[in-house]
Amino acid sequence: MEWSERMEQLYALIGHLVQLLALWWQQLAERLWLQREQLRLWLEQLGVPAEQSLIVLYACAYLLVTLLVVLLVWRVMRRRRPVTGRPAPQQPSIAAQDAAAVATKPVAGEATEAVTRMAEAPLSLFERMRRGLAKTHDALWGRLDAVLGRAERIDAAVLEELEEILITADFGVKTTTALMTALQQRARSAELTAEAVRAVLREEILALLRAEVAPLELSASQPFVLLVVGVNGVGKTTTIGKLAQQFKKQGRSVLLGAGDTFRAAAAEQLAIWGERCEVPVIRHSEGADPAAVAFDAAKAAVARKVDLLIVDTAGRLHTKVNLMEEMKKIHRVLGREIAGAPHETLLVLDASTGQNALVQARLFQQAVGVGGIVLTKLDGTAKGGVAVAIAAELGLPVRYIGIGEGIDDLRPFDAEMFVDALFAPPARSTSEQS
Ligand SMILES: Nc1nc2c(ncn2[C@@H]2O[C@H](COP(=O)(O)OP(=O)(O)OP(=O)(O)O)[C@@H](O)[C@H]2O)c(=O)[nH]1
Repeated sequence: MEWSERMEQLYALIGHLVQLLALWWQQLAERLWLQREQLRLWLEQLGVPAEQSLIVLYACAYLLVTLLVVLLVWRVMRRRRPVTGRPAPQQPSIAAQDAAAVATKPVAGEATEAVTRMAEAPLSLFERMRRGLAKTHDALWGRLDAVLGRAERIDAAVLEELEEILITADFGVKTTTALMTALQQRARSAELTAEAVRAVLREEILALLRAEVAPLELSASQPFVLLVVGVNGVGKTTTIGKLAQQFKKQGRSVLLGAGDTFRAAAAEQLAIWGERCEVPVIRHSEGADPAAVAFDAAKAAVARKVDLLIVDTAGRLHTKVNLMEEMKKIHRVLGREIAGAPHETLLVLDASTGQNALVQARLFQQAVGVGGIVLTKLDGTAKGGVAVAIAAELGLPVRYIGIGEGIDDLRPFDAEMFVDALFAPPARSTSEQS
């Protein structure tokens, strides 16, 4: 093709584009004019004289634009201003805080063991955990610090106050009694100082959390079947989505079974999570037999040779016998299709329900057998001590904790990091450190 022909085509193309823009501008102008006339009519109906309505209209438009510009400038200025104060009490989502956490410098010269670990551990992970547990931390460390700080010596009255703090942070009566016994034993052998109290509590809580925890062995079966149970609204579906994402990231193939056919839109919610993590979901219509979903999901998992099948279940109220019977049926169906399935029944508990979570755990354990716990919503509660109560009183491993609603806000439970996050002194602001 000749050079001149090409130029001609280019001019023609530009001509079309200009025409298109002109047309578009004309349409826009017509629409604006129409809107203006409608507003004028409306103003007239409100009693504004016809000759003044245009002036009022332009004045309103001027005010609106000024307001928008002021808002825009204010937002830009706010973003540019360096952060010097303490973080606001309403924390942003844990995922959003990640980047900030990476940039945070470790506190210099702090002598406590917790801070040493804080420097050693990958900071962003610890920071996420610390921020997620901020409320429980304040209920425990904050109050402990206040009591120990003002006490001249640790006597019976101070121990009584400590006991109350542990109960309030939902460690449960049994666990609190065990912790108090440990403190009293230490008091008999040596003088109990504030530092010793913190050290004893830290050691004892860690020992309770570490007992009986065996890691989840996905390679034990292919497919490995995880059944997720729990009462309404504790975060089962969300947890399944987060788990699917984590296992996907580890390179495992995952399939989800939407066994919650009871709650309207539960399967839809799971399907959305499936789309987000690019994981297929086996679902039936609402009200279908959950055991039938489990059957189809198990068949599909075997046929597709996936590594992991996660089956959701309806939020069962542990008091409803027929729902528990339904759960047993799901167990039977899965076991028939895949040897040993479900290989793990994960019970999801909402940490903010405190001791009620412990009651649920007991009932589910009796009814369907529970292999491990996922403790959700730790970010929004001061009742995180319930994690210790569950481990100590039921001997059930807390496998994961939920510290936010984001897809990455589910953490494999690390007892040491958890305890450090509870006992670490509050992070100091930039201004305080300098
Ligand atoms: N803050 C916070 N919210 C969470 C966490 N986990 C779940 N949620 C929220 O809890 C609410 C309930 O979660 P779902 O996953 O729908 O709970 P569910 O157990 O499946 O509910 P049912 O299907 O009714 O039984 C949702 O708004 C979740 O975003 C968490 O770790 N932290």
